[in-house]
Amino acid sequence: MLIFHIVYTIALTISLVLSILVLVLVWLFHFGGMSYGYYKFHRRTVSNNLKELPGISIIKPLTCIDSNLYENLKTFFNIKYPRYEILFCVQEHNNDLINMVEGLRAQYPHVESQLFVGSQQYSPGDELSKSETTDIKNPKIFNMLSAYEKAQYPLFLISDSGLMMREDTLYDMALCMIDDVGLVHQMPFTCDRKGFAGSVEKVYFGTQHARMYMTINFIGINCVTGMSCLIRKETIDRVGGLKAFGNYIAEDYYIAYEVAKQGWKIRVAPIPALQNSGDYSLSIWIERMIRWCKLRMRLSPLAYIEPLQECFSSAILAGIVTNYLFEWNALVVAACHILLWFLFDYFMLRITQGGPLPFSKFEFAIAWLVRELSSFYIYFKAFTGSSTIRWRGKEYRLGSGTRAEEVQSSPLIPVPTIVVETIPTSPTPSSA
Ligand SMILES: CCCCCCCC/C=C\CCCCCCCC(=O)N[C@@H](CO)[C@H](O)/C=C/CCCCCCCCCCCCC
Ligand SMILES: O=c1ccn([C@@H]2O[C@H](COP(=O)(O)OP(=O)(O)O[C@H]3OC[C@@H](O)[C@H](O)[C@H]3O)[C@@H](O)[C@H]2O)c(=O)[nH]1
Repeated sequence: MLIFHIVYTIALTISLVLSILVLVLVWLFHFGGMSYGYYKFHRRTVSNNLKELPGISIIKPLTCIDSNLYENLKTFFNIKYPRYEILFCVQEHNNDLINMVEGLRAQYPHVESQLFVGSQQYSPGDELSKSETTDIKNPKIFNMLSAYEKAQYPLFLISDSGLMMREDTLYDMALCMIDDVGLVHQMPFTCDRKGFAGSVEKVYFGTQHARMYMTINFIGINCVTGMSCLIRKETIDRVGGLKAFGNYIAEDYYIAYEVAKQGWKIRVAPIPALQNSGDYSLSIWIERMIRWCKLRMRLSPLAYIEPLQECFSSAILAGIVTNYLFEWNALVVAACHILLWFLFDYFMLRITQGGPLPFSKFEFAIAWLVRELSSFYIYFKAFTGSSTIRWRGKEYRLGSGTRAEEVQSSPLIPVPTIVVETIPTSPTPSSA
């Protein structure tokens, strides 16, 4: 009986201490994320040496057309930056996509650009199947290989297809690339898009995601999403190019890891990445979040306790702990916790947006509630689901560290790369 009492007391004490630690941490995440976001986002870096900025090769991996792609790609031709090239990578032969890119390139002949059509499904008997690139498992890396090899500038930007770019963003990112910095990344966020799904996505990327992304980056832990990353080319050349990261689906994590390992600093850009894909809905967002969560589970065991840093789970914890310690009413404490959290999230979103929100406070409240509740479904599906993920129509089995194997389909086989090049007909306009 005495033993039982001792064990019970020890277990209770440990649970209490851990619960208090979690509660302290979640509120520190709020303060950390909000302060760092406030300090970082939408702040102009002033510099007069625009002409001295290094040239940048922008790599755009593309797979298919969505209803906003044309407008999104167009924004890359209107960037104000003295020297840059755009390297379009079309994964599989897709005439409509190739024509779209070609049309844009013809419209902006003064912007340096190239088009690569570099990968195709495996065809048995193809002589090229013995190529050294057949062991590349990450399709995004595979898609970018030829462009990377042709990139002519000392910095390159990996920029996902769903992004639109403001005229001054590249300039702002380049200004962050000071002497000891090796990688500048944009925190994923969204454009103002119509409909409730657009609001939920904005609320997610601007609240819970922004809070954790900014806090983790503030404390210097590797947390880089590869959606929009400006990288010193020499750091990747040193390990043999992008193909060095081809075995992992979370190539972004490993690229940042490598840059940091070489002693370079990593910086968050002042403007968050503006995702503006035309294909968006609640189910697409949930599927993507489950995929990301599966990646994080294979990158860090801490991903398994992520549910604890959600509003409702920590509210329950706060209610139980304060009721046990001070006999406070658990429901009242939990309600206050939720209300305060909701207000903090609203301010975090305003900071990330850098201005007024495109929806009413009422819509924010509903989108926030949907996001909070769906997070448990996302964790549940990721934790209990299979080790496979679906990405752009293909299935991959994830091993440890997100090492990938494509399921039930052939490995990516290169076809002779088609390169279409434009030599600028007039000097690139300077934005000075
Ligand atoms: C009180 C509870 C403590 C909870 C600890 C929570 C750990 C949280 C882990 C991750 C949440 C951050 C999410 C940031 C967004 C990442 C988006 C993403 O999944 N991107 C992937 C696809 O592009 C990408 O491959 C992954 C990139 C980064 C993964 C980072 C994993 C390591 C995280 C370690 C966190 C330590 C936090 C310690 C806090 C004290
Ligand atoms: O088969 C593919 C899949 C994707 N891609 C490209 O990779 C980029 C990102 O793809 P999506 O938008 O589908 O996916 P996500 O936004 O979820 O990607 C994110 O998660 C996985 C990481 O590896 C990526 O770096 C990150 O951006 C796009 O530009 C897409 O065109 C390919 O080139 N081939």
